[in-house]
Amino acid sequence: MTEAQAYDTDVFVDMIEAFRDLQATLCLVAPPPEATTELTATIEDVTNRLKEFEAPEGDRVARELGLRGIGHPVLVPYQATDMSDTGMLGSVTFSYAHMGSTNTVHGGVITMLFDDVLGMFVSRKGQPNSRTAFLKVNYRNTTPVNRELRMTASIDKIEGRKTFVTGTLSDGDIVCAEAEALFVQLLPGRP
Ligand SMILES: CCCCCCCC(=O)SCCNC(=O)CCNC(=O)[C@H](O)C(C)(C)COP(=O)(O)OP(=O)(O)OC[C@H]1O[C@@H](n2cnc3c(N)ncnc32)[C@H](O)[C@@H]1OP(=O)(O)O
Repeated sequence: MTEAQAYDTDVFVDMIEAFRDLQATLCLVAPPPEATTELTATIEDVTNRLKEFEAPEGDRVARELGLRGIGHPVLVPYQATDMSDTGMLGSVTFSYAHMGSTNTVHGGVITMLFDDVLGMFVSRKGQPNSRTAFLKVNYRNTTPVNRELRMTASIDKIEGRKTFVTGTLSDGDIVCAEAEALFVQLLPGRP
């Protein structure tokens, strides 16, 4: 983003937060058809208004905001509270938007979180410009929504372009899910 285009990104984060709230609320309601039709038109109006501000890659605010899912409407926002060269601690709270069955998190959302968290960690402390080659998730217990959970990530091994990494997601002493992944650094010139 050029200096001329720079602006208060907090304002953009506020909009993404409002959108997340919309997604979570959508999972909780049962509006009658008339209200649904009216609300659909309102959402379409907002989308059309936003389209007036479409920007080329590099100038898009969501990308500029970068890591930790905060500027992305679909990724799960999380906090990285402590990071060393080989380990990371963090926290995350899933919302109703991430629900699979009653008050528990959809398994695919947990995998998406691991991909994002482990990928961020590898790019910071492993090897930048790496892509997920594989990501295996073990679901040990159900994962609650609306509760602060703890995350860990650790780099176990680096071999050439390969970074092997593991992660956990816990609710207090209960391990909800564990992940192991391989990230491979792209060869020079590879898009
Ligand atoms: C800051 C950002 C945070 C967000 C992070 C989000 C991360 C993502 O979601 S990335 C998107 C999802 N992933 C993808 O789209 C990747 C698609 N796949 C690819 O691009 C390629 O297959 C890629 C880059 C992984 C590897 O390709 P390439 O660079 O040609 O590597 P290649 O030569 O085949 O293999 C290199 C080494 O890795 C190993 N390897 C590659 N893939 C795998 C695999 N799936 N399983 C095991 N080993 C593998 C190879 O065996 C080889 O090992 P060795 O050096 O010991 O012989």
